[in-house]
Amino acid sequence: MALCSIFCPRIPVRFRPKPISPLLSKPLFPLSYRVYSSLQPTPSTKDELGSVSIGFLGMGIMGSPMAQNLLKAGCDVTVWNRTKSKCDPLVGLGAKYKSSPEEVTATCDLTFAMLADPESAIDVACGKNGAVSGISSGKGYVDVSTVDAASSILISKQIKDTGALFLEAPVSGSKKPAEDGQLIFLTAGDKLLYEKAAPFLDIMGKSRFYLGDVGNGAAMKLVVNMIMGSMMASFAEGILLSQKVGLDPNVLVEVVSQGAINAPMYSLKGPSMIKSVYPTAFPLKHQQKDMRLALGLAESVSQSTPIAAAANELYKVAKSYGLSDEDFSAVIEALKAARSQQS
Ligand SMILES: NC(=O)C1=CN([C@@H]2O[C@H](COP(=O)(O)OP(=O)(O)OC[C@H]3O[C@@H](n4cnc5c(N)ncnc54)[C@H](OP(=O)(O)O)[C@@H]3O)[C@@H](O)[C@H]2O)C=CC1
Ligand SMILES: O=CC(=O)O
Repeated sequence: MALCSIFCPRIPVRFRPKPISPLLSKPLFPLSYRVYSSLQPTPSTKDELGSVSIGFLGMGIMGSPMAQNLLKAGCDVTVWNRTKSKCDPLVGLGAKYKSSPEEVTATCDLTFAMLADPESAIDVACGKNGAVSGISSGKGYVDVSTVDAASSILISKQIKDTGALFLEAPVSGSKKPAEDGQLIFLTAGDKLLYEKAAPFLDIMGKSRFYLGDVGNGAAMKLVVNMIMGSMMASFAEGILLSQKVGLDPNVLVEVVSQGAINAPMYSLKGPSMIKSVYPTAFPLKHQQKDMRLALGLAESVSQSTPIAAAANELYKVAKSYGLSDEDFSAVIEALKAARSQQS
């Protein structure tokens, strides 16, 4: 396959017909492109989409449904994951498998990476047999993991030193939005790659923002998740306080859902929090990672963030209780433990 295919798609092109996902509730080729995208992106037809070989690194809670949506839309997808068995369902749906990030970027035109944290994102990109070793001029690397700006800049530099293009594109939206192709991409980096990647971002998401230089997407994502983490901690306090004064917390959730402070997160997670069950959509360890990174961002510009700092402590306590892999709504357990110590 010509290495330059994401920049000059051939017509007619290789395309393996696949069923269109019933999950995709929106047209694959919206007539008007979204935020900051006034240019007609290429590839722009279904055949052209199939002509670009897509790599996907990281088959976790988010990466797996994102790669699935690409596959179901007819894209040519090659997957890799540290734990190989997590690639099996994707291979069952028609994905190819390669045994290292290096092999993925060597064989694919455009590679997405969805890794846990800065350490894994750097290792998969820049480590031994990493993405940097296989990538070259004419290709693109889109890191959709949530990391800090410094890590993203480091990865960007190494990718760009090879002549390839780099885009950071962390996502807002959790497991269900990933499954439904409803993510929000917060992108920054090479504008040309943003334009070329747009049709694929639009398969996986409902909107995209282009924010300029690498680091801005990471920073936006951390600010959003800092707010989310504080909201969840405050909501947990409210549920427990309502119970303690004899109110029905289910009624609290209903009242909140009808007022100005309504957020989908409260109605979605409140009922299960009241039952003390935390089915994992966004792992608590990742929320605490994001609080930590957001506090680092605030520190770097001497911005005071006392609410987020207090919430972060709560997530740290929850982690120390073994709740890292539960949903981040399990942060309420840290408050319950504090309550039982007081009484
Ligand atoms: N879940 C959510 O709701 C959302 C998550 N995010 C962000 O997306 C990213 C992924 O989240 P999510 O899918 O939930 O996380 P998961 O924990 O489910 O998946 C993490 C992925 O990273 C891989 N990984 C971890 N450590 C390493 C390592 N040292 N080397 C190579 N691979 C590694 C895992 O591989 P393995 O399978 O082998 O462990 C797995 O593929 C995180 O940055 C998170 O903050 C963003 C928005 C929403
Ligand atoms: O990062 C988590 C999310 O829900 O967004």
